Amino acid sequence: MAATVSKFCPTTTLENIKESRLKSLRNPNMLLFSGTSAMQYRLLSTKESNYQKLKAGSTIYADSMDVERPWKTSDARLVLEDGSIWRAKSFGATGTQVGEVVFNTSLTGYQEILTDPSYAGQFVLMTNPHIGNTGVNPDDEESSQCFLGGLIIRSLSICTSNWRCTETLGDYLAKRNIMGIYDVDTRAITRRLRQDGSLIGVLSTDDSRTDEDLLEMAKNWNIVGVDLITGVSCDAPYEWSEKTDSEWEFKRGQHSTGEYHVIAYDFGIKHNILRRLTSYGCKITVVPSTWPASETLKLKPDGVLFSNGPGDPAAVPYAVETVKDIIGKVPVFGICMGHQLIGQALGGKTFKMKFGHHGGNHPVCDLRNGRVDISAQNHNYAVDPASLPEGAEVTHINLNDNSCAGLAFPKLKLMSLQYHPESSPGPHDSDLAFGEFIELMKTNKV
Ligand SMILES: NC(=O)CC[C@H](N)C(=O)O
Repeated sequence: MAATVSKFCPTTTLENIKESRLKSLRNPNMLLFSGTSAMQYRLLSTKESNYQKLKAGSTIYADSMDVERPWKTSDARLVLEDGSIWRAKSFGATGTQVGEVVFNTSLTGYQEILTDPSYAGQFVLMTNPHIGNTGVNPDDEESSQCFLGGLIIRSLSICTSNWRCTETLGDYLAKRNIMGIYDVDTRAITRRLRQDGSLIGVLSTDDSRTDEDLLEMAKNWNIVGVDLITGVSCDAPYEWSEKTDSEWEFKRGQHSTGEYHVIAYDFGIKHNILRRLTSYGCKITVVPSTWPASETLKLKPDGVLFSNGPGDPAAVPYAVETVKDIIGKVPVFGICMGHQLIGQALGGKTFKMKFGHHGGNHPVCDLRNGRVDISAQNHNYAVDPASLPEGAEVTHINLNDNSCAGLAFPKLKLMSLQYHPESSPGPHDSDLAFGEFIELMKTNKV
């Protein structure tokens, strides 16, 4: 729901706004407050600069549930396969949905997380308790759709305050038919997932379904061994030429354009991988996951990128075969799912981790030089280094659990990372990896 700011109205102190005041949501003061419980509103900021930005006539966005929401009662259940039942309040879409629950520790970037196709089949639980405060905007999409199963959060911001915001999170999810729940103990669920590992769950707003019915549904569903890539990949090849927006480019003036032709396999590719490669001087052709290796090689690319993607890497043997047919013939770079496919193409094996890595605060060490980056990660599977053949080198490890975070096979001009050098969301430490791929293509060219 959009409202127009009618006048500049600074307020320095205010407690317990009366209901009548709440109803006049068009009051710009709302931008400065966050709901804590029924009838209790806390002043978030008294800084002049915050309301100075509000000019008469600017549009603010308030959640369509804004007035009723503090009084809303639980209308949703999350039933986990371990038999636990979590009552919550729904937002976004309603219905019944099954998925694997994973927790994400990122402090920012919920929109990029929602549009990361690698979350297909999963419910993302955000450990950051306050979500929705910046709304959503057209520029932060990582793909054309939300492929995840649902969103689980502690507190849904009662209003939005961001200069790029065009819609509230609730309205955005409702339009995309994605279920969300809030007012649920996300810390308790996270502790359970850390202790017992990722769990299958069912989200439902349907009162006619019994708890037993939903539990049965959770127990009978499985994500292991399922090919989820086919459902998220593009249908036909296309060219990509958009760079990182100059406003966000943190390495200005370093890159030239169009020097290297890269074929990017779309296993669920994030737009910022394509933007970073373009900013580094690549001309990109994105191809579907089933695109034959022979067609790729016919195009004589300077390099091939195997992208991130959802689900079990051992469930897509056709993609492993494609990678096998390409490596050694042209420089390749694998990211996340791409890294896991490369590991298998080399003869290695992947395994399912207890609860995976999802967040923007994972330390990784580059074993070649001791450099430590804080990285953005999103994966549930990993490559078992012991299964790799001679010649394959573990270049990076995750310092939280020493799992394999990067591979190289110099003879095959191959490099891969288990995490996301494009971040989005997350720190930019690992952006250098794109430069490394450029070097790999450069040395192959001369
Ligand atoms: N982001 C990704 O590419 C994830 C890869 C794979 N689906 C995993 O969970 O490990």
